[in-house]
Amino acid sequence: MSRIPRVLSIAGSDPSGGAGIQADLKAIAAHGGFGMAVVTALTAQSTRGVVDVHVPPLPFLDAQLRTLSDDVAIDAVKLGMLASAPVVAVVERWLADVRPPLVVLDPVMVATSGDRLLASDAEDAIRRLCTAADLVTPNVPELAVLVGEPVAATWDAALAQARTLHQRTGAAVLLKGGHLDGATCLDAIVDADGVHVVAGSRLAATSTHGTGCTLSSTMATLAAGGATWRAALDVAKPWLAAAIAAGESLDVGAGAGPVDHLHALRGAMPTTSWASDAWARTAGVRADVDACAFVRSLGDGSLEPERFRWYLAQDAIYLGEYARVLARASALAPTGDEQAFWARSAASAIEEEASLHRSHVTEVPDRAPDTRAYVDHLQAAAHGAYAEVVAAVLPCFWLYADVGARLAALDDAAHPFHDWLVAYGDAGFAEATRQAIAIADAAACAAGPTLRGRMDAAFDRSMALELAFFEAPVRVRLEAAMLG
Ligand SMILES: Nc1ncnc2c1ncn2[C@@H]1O[C@H](COP(=O)(O)OP(=O)(O)OP(=O)(O)O)[C@@H](O)[C@H]1O
Ligand SMILES: Cc1ncc(CO)c(N)n1
Repeated sequence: MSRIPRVLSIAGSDPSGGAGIQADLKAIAAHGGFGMAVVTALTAQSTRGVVDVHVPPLPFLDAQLRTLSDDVAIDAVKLGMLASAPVVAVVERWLADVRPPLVVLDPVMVATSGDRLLASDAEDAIRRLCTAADLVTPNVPELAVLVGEPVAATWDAALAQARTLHQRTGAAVLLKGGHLDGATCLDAIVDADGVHVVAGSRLAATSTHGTGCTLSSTMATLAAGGATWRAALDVAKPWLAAAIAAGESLDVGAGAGPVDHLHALRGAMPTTSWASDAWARTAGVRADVDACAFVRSLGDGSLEPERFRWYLAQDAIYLGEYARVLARASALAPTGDEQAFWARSAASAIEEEASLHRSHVTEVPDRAPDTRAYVDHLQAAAHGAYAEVVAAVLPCFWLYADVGARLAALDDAAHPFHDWLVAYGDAGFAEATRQAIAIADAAACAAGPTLRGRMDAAFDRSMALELAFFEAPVRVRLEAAMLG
């Protein structure tokens, strides 16, 4: 007798891996379940949208379902993209025959990209299918279709529609607030016991492809493990928020990217990459950087201009010294390619990045303590071996490219810090960061355990000093002399 929940996803395939059965299998595994999948439809899809849909012959869907349930005891079923009324009918008949103990219905109608995933004449069939589900997980537009009312513009209006859906179908409803506006992003369970709201921050993130699929299969797995819908949502909602935040670093596709379903396991995975280990080890520091007042207010434009100028003045001092350390990496590099890479990076630190400062900074101030500490650390590393120098400068690439990619989503031509956001959200900077990571990994491969330990320490200290550098402009008392 296994206590590992056996969870079946009956859904469409998304080759990009962010939504559909691919997302479901990852989310089920991430929550300790054993995932299985029956494919209703194949989509030609990427993070940019859905290009085509192919629905295999219905007898084949029926064969997939019955072959599986003749053999395997299923603890929970999650229903996703069902494509058409005839597909719904096959699934409905199978549910009536097999009667799985838990059924979660994600009434997928339209993809994140806006493409239709359900024929318009199949809406009645989905409404009927709700009565066979234990939990239905509509987003706000899907809920409107299910209750036959206009799309709710407020949370309260959506809650009223969720109550209607629960009363009409008997199913518990997980109302998802992703499509509403506001600084918070609410979800709620609406059932016979009333309303249970789970709040979270609305993340300024582009990695939201497949969040609905991921949430519904997570709910099915947690419930199959014994949780109530309320307890399951209490766990699933913050887990999904962390998966969205971690998804920003995945670098999958140019559209709405996927969440990182396995984010919570990254630190425990075997890897052969020194850089991946270093990155995972410093996840806490990175979360603090994202959450710090300076980065948040830089993103939403509310940062006081004097504090931005103070930061840039300190950064100009930092960049001048950082460029010398990059030049040291160039001097020590074992190959011509690496020598050229660091020399180019040194030149661009001096020229391109300093030009940002010329446009904002009028006076050269004193070194602040956090600037001094970071520069001292880099200079000390510059006396060490090549691998140590590389490890010490890597956070300056990686953390800025990472934060920059997230902040770029908030940018427009009128943003008060537009030129800064453009510089660090730039594809060329992301490419340079990839090269620096690859060089660090190669250097770590060639290093013995002692030098690797020094690389770890150099990287971790640079990450901690990056955080302090980001916190300093908001903490500092601005003196008239510093304002420039
Ligand atoms: N920007 C965001 N920040 C935090 N959570 C979010 C954000 N966008 C969506 N979510 C969460 O993701 C889940 C899915 O919500 P949403 O309302 O977007 O469903 P959906 O439209 O079915 O998803 P999908 O994008 O996969 O089609 C909910 O838990 C919601 O709260
Ligand atoms: C296959 C599939 N199912 C569901 C969604 C909804 O996000 C999607 N984009 N693709």
